[in-house]
Amino acid sequence: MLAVHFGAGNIGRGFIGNLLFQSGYQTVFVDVNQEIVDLLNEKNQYTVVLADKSQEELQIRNVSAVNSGTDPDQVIELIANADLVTAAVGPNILPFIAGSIAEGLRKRIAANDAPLNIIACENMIGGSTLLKEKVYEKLEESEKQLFDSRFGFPDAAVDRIVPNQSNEDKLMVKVEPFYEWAVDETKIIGSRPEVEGITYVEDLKPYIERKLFTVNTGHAAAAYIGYQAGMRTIDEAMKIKELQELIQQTLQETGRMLISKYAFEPEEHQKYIEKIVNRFVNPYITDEVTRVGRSPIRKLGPADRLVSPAVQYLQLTGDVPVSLTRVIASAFLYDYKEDPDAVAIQEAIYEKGIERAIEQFTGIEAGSILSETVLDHYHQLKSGITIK
Ligand SMILES: NC(=O)c1ccc[n+]([C@@H]2O[C@H](COP(=O)([O-])OP(=O)(O)OC[C@H]3O[C@@H](n4cnc5c(N)ncnc54)[C@H](O)[C@@H]3O)[C@@H](O)[C@H]2O)c1
Ligand SMILES: O=P(O)(O)OC[C@@H](O)[C@@H](O)[C@H](O)[C@H](O)CO
Repeated sequence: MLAVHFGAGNIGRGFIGNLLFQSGYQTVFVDVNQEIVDLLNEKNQYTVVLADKSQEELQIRNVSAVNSGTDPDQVIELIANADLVTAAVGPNILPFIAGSIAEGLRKRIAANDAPLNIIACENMIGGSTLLKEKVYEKLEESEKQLFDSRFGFPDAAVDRIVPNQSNEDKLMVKVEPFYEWAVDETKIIGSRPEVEGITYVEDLKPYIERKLFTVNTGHAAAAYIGYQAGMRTIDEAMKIKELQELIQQTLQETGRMLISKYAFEPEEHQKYIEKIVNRFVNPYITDEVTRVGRSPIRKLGPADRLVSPAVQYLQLTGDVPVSLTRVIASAFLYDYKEDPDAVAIQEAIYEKGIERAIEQFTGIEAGSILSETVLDHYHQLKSGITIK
């Protein structure tokens, strides 16, 4: 069985590649990083290390790689022959891989009538749906019906913390032992890809919202508030008692919203929160706040981990979310110079003021109660009232 996976980065090698190997696939990674591509082709294997007391090492074999920048034809050929296509490149990169996927699917249609599923494993709602839209932008109107009957783009929720790596062995990836991969089975075409670790679900929405608005909301809170307090890593940030409390309060807010929306069992959800907070304090993982806080424009978007739960909380409960708005404000203070999104936000604040910047990046209307609350937090945090 051949799997083609776009993005041989942290989650690609540390999670998807790991499960694909365990499920019997031969995996070809598609990436633009020539060094990683060369190493994968030289070794045809790499090591995944579990970040816990055991430090257990898993050998991931049957892997190779292609550089889509220099060898696009090979990528097209691979897609034409694949049994499964997956991606973990980041939401903003999905449009750039759509062209070769469209070409590959075209070539496949000409050669055989086997169905294929393409699963984007990004931290967003509707990642595969977005990829499908971008692929379909490359098609003629007349091709779409046949593509619909042959190719599935099931959305997914993936969860495993894989920090940036600094190992001497450039292919080695240190990962937390925990993982979860839920896939929308209603959008599968043909038979379900048999991958150990995938849970097929009929309704993905509760899974992806629970994951994004708990794991990623809590993570973003630790990153932005931690950055403001001068912390370098998430586990360092988590040592600040007030920050732990703020995360708890933030996750109580997202929890109240999720419980009310999806009728989750409150005790079960509280256990879920506790488990996640424990994952953030894992002493075997060094996860930089700048990785977790990366791309703040994306993270401040209306459908993402901060603004969407805040807006839904207000709509569902009628109360203003005090902690979520504080975390949103802290994202507007994230001024890490190496992050182009952070720089652009700071420039927008400088040019048009914080109130207009909030509206621009979050879609929260200036003058609304949410905007005013974020604004209050912003001024407090800026004047030095931090949690440290
Ligand atoms: N790291 C995590 O803990 C984690 C967990 C769950 C989900 N995710 C999601 O997975 C995605 C990837 O995150 P990551 O942490 O692995 O990032 P990463 O930067 O480590 O990996 C991304 C990879 O994509 C490659 N890439 C960039 N442009 C490309 C292109 N045009 N074609 C092919 N490959 C390209 C990069 O070279 C890199 O190897 C993101 O959407 C992220 O939100 C990450
Ligand atoms: O990947 P991002 O930038 O959307 O979010 C950063 C982290 O919160 C994220 O990568 C987590 O580590 C991951 O989602 C855990 O499953």
